[in-house]
Amino acid sequence: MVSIEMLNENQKKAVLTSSQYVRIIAGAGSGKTRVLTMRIAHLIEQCHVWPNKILAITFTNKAANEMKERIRQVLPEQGNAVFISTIHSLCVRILREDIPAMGMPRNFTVMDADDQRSILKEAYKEFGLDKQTYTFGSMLDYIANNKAAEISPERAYVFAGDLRGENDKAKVYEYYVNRQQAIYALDFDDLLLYTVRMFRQFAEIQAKWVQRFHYIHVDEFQDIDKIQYDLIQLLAGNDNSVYVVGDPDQTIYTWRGADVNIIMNFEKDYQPCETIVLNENYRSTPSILNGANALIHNNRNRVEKDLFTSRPDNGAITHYSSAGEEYEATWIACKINELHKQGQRYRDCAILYRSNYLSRALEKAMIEQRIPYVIYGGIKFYERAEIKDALCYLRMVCGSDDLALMRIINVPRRGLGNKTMDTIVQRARETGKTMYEVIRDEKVVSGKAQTTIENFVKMVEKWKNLAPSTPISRLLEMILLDSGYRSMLEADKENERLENLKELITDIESYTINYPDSSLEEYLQLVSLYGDKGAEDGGDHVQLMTVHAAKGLEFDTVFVYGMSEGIFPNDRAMQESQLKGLEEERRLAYVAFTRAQNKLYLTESSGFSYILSRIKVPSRFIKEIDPQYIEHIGATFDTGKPKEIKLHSALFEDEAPFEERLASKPRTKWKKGDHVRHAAFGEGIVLEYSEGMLKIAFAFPFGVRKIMATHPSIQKAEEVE
Ligand SMILES: Nc1ncnc2c1ncn2[C@@H]1O[C@H](COP(=O)(O)OP(=O)(O)OP(=O)(O)O)[C@@H](O)[C@H]1O
Ligand SMILES: [Mg+2]
Repeated sequence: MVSIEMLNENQKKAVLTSSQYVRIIAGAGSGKTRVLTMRIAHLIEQCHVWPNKILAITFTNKAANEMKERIRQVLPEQGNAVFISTIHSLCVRILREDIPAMGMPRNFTVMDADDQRSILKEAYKEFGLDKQTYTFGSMLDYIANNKAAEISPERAYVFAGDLRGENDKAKVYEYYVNRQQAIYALDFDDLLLYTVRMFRQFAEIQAKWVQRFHYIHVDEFQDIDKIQYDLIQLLAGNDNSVYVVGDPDQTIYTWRGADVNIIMNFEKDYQPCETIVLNENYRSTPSILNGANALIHNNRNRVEKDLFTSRPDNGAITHYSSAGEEYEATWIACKINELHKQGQRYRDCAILYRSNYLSRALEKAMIEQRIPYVIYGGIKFYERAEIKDALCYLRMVCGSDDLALMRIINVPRRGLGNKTMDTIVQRARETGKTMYEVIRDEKVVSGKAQTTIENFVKMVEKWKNLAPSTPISRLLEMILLDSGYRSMLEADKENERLENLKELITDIESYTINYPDSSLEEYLQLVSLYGDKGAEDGGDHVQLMTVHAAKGLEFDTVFVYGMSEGIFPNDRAMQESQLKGLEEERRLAYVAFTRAQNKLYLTESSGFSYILSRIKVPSRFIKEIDPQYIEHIGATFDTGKPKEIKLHSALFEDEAPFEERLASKPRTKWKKGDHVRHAAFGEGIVLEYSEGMLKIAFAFPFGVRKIMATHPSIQKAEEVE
């Protein structure tokens, strides 16, 4: 058990302080969360504070659970009475008690993103609006901004004046708010807004809650936004203690309104405020810590503060550069296997990445290497709705099983109702046929529904006929196009889902390259194994998560995957403001690096990225680490400017339908010695060409491969500078 004697002087001071207002500013791994937790235990044990007078606000549910666990370890009984939660759960708690004052029932619903979208869909339909003009994302921002600025729909109309676009937006806003009221639903923003507004309007309710918690603690205070701060101020009243901890270098939510000035100016709002700085890092080895410090030094907009560590070193940070994305993930999996054989638990390894779609290659590598894994705060790649849909469409081409048919027959909406579906199921039962056979062979219903069914069958039959002569990736592209699935996502501006589908196509491509003789059936069989049973929390699993989700956590060994320019730092994050965006990305990298206790691996790969539409180069963040703290292994990497490569396969570009493209595509003439470029394996040289197959030598580690000459992933090297 951790006792106060084990803390350093400043940490002790931070635990024992009797100041009413305390601010702890310190870098990653310096014990902020530990100090905050011990301070709570100290209040209960030594100062005899009632546990239920203590509030601790954490950033994520996972962090809240960990803190509860830590306090329970010290104080098994009393620990449970401390109120530890995220700020949103705290609001729900408050509103469940007092929201009737605001004219809402206690059993109000908390809406999630899907609920919000379905209200917008209704509104767009009602007003005949176009999702192309007003994306759901921009509309939700508009609504959130109005709400935050306390602009009612009536006033939004006034602001809109005669501008048609603005007027439309105000109409949707009004519709959204009315619907919410009709169904008693609050979205995430409302939770905070309602609580703050309620406290301001009803002094007696505020006074009650000020009385409820005498000691308020906030972890990760650097990522607080204005309204959250308002709430904390309202809860603090004049007499309560406010204890905040944070690290300005780890502010990673400014895109969502977080304001680092709040922690910087805290001392002005709460006087007299005791500020304690912790400067010893207990988490990481010197190489990891110094590497992370070197990185964050490149941010101009920061307050200088450096950490030291007394821990022994454990070798440099390792940068592994691979020639292809698949191999990058496989390398990580093999490394983890190697560590596991040496006695390392899987759960002590974490793989972090910048964006959700990146988990695909990693998950595949984990499965292939039989490594148990769990994804935090996200859905496993092969379990995401669009991936399941796409695979079910492919299953329609193969076996047309009932489950696949049920899943996709109305996605996108084709207007087939329950009654029609029931009839089909009924007929299938009677005849012993599959549902698809029923609709293919019989006229099950009549009128419009029957026409829809016939068109659907015609489409599936076309795919079935083309399947034997078409590469699977091309078949899927065609399916997404013909079925209207792709346009459905495009209309809804579902960029993340589109990205995931592109990833699936990349997956299929690399599968067909690795197994040129394999069939669609075999591919589907393989991926059906991927839709793995959900991993239990607490078991021995490798932990996969985005960097954002890893905030505050620590792991023995950390892999940061996808350290390529454009991916991390992320191109899109830098679009609005180059410098601000880049500095936030760098803070995010600082968070990622400082999660590691003993070993940090940074990986990236060259080759063409469909998402970026260019050849990848290593992230600048790798180069910003002082050479003495990092070793480079794997393929030699080119640091020159990205080259644009024209590929024959132009996934998702607006092109003629596939058949036309195939017919008009000029045949490339191949001969021994030709230089080629491959989407995953990089550059290579043709060794042999016969009967439509190329034998190509690629750079290490790919070696010699046989590939169909017409395969979309290869092209003769004809670069466009
Ligand atoms: N005095 C100490 N002696 C030994 N270990 C310590 C000490 N202080 C903290 N630690 C350990 O160092 C690690 C980092 O601590 P903690 O998670 O509290 O840091 P933090 O400042 O909250 O980091 P972050 O900024 O990432 O949230 C933990 O494993 C913690 O138990
Ligand atoms: Mg912490």
